[in-house]
Amino acid sequence: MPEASLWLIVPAAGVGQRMAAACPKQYLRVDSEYILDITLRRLLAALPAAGCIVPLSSTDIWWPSTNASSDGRIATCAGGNERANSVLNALQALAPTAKNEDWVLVHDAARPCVASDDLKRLLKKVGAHSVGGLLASPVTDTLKMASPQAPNTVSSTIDRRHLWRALTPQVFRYGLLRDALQGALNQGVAITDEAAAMEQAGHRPLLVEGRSDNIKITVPADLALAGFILGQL
Ligand SMILES: Nc1ccn([C@@H]2O[C@H](COP(=O)(O)OP(=O)(O)OP(=O)(O)O)[C@@H](O)[C@H]2O)c(=O)n1
Ligand SMILES: C[C@](O)(CO)[C@H](O)COP(=O)(O)O
Repeated sequence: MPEASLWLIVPAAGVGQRMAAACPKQYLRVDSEYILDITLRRLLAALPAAGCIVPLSSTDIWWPSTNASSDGRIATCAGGNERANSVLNALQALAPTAKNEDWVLVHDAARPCVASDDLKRLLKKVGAHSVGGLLASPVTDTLKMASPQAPNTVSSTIDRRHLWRALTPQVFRYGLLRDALQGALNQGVAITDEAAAMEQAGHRPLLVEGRSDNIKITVPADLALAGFILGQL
């Protein structure tokens, strides 16, 4: 792995429960290519000098059959029970080489449609920011809140004027991110993205508007949509 001041962490240790496929969703194919290979290929095409580490599940039997597994720039490490654990494992695996001031870019394996222009704009904007930030997309739908007692009944409409959908990549300094994630996990705080850990540590990450078609492949309908989007990029 290269000595990098920019590290890519691509968490790929999930099981894809909501996809309910025969294999973890990162190993489903779009146009005959593993989703994980598409994501890594697109990231490294845009950021060829970055170091890259991919957290994998202990039950992963597909990695050796990927193209990425023969790319010398890419290392792997053990994933964890939750996404946050997988990312923290990757940060700890980078410890011997990474410096506290290095940038770490975390991007879901399940988001193959990320645009190179978004990657470059994100890095340019966070490079001038004290904390770092994330790609995000302003909410465009009206949002309804349901009550726990009546999950399919509207209890209120949420003011969406200041709401964003968090995407990935999310980019933070190595030392700050490692300490924030470790702290949040030690406190038992439920963390679903890196920015939440940084917020829990008192930081205010930068929101950088990204393309709304940078979708996370999550449920079956997302697969055909991802294929269409990739065909347009
Ligand atoms: N313990 C985990 C859980 C998730 N991920 C990764 O984090 C990304 C976003 O997570 P998500 O979309 O939730 O993937 P899954 O957890 O696999 O999906 P599900 O919740 O439907 O099981 C995915 O690339 C997934 O592989 C991970 O590395 N380690
Ligand atoms: C990191 C993320 O993709 C930002 O929206 C999202 O939080 C992942 O959540 P998931 O439940 O692990 O898919």
